[in-house]
Amino acid sequence: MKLDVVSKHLLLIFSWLALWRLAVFMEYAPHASIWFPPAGLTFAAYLLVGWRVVGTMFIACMLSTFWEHMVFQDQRTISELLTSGAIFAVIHNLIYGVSAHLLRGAIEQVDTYNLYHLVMRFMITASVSSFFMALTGMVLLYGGLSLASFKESWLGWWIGDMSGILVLTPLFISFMNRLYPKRGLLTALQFSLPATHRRWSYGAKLLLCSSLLTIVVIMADLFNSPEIACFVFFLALPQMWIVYTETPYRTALSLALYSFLTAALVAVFGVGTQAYIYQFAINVVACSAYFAMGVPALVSANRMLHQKAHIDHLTQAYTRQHFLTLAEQQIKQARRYGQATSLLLIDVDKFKLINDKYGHSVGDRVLERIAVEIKSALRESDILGRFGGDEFMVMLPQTQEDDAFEVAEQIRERLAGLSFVQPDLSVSCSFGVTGLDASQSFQDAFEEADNSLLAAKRAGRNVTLMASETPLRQA
Ligand SMILES: Nc1nc2c(ncn2[C@@H]2O[C@H](COP(=O)(O)OP(=O)(O)OP(=O)(O)O)[C@@H](O)[C@H]2O)c(=O)[nH]1
Repeated sequence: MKLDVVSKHLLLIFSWLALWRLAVFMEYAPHASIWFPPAGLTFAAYLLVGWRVVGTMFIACMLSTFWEHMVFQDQRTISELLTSGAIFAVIHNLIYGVSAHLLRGAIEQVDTYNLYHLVMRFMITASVSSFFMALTGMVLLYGGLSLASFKESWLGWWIGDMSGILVLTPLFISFMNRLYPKRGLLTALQFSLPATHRRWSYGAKLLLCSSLLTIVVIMADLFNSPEIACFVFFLALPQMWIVYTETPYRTALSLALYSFLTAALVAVFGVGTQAYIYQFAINVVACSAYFAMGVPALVSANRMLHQKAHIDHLTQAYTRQHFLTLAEQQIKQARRYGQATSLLLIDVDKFKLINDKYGHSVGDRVLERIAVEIKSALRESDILGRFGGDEFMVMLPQTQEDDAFEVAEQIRERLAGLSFVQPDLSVSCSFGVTGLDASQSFQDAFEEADNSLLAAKRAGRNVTLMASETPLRQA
């Protein structure tokens, strides 16, 4: 979204005040709300934009003090309001600005593997900074409070700010990232799981979570039972389901909705006596969800690595290492059931000349095409691997050497007949074929096939030779 600088700052002030009003609106008692969403916006703004927002956030804090005066109609004079507004603005911006600044570097460098590290730092920073905010706020703004009222209020302030930061910062960052695009930010979180995991729609999952939460709050209120209220901690389970099956953005959104609904229900039902349970639950569920986010991130990274380790990216044949693993398995199985197995080695003839004449990218396309052609001549159970460079290997289960020779010949003829975009480009390949007997290791068979392949090259190329008909190389 393209907005000029002034509009961006005005939007920030407006959003901050709207969130502040929302928090007041959802208070279950005067000055007591389950959470404080503006803290999350301040944190997100400092994380994403840095100290450039200090003036903007300062104005928002000052305005909220005056608005608070109008809402609660307290007895403060203009100068008292200016003083307390300024104190609030200074500590709010100083504490959250410095904390976000300390976390900024970690956010910029986040990737799948250090996500848990970022989550840990985020949780510690959010809890420590909100603790200092509550403490300094209580002392500097409400210094005249009795010890009893102090004790009563500081914990609610602390946990309320903490949940505002923990639950909402990621969501606000993803919203604000559109206004303040930061390259590389949160790219590690742009993974997704296969659609097979998503049997329920996102909306249905949200509906389930909200219904369960509503039932718990109503029941706890009906029976005036903090024990029933404790069931909200179990909502971590459906929330995990969302984490494991939806994108990080959707997780952040569902956490925000869950917290919003909790605060709204507590306000509507006036269950202030159980407020701490709900406050703690919001934080615990959010922290568990963030930690759990690491799991699908790692699963998705693992899948990518697995793919890289097993599949050659150019030809889509198996990599040499994975081919060897599959070949060993095949040999064991053939031994157990007394089955024949054969091995083909295929090497492109004079491939260097193709590279030299047409360039490496044409060479790459040729290798891709050769792999496709070989694959299409094979059965489902045959195993194609790229040995390296312009050399391929094929394991043919339940195939005698003579039959393997026929397969090799079919492939050889097919490859020799290929035509390419470049009219004068043609390829041919040489083949070494061997049948494995029961006592043979893969290495022995490979040596034999390689010997036949070399002999095929010496015989003029575009030739298939069987190991049983190839004289052994002199050492
Ligand atoms: N384009 C491309 N070239 C590759 C790749 N891997 C290896 N090569 C090239 O493939 C060529 C293989 O050449 P050699 O096997 O030594 O010999 P050749 O020219 O094929 O000749 P003969 O095997 O004796 O018929 C080398 O020039 C490598 O640089 C690749 O992934 N892409």
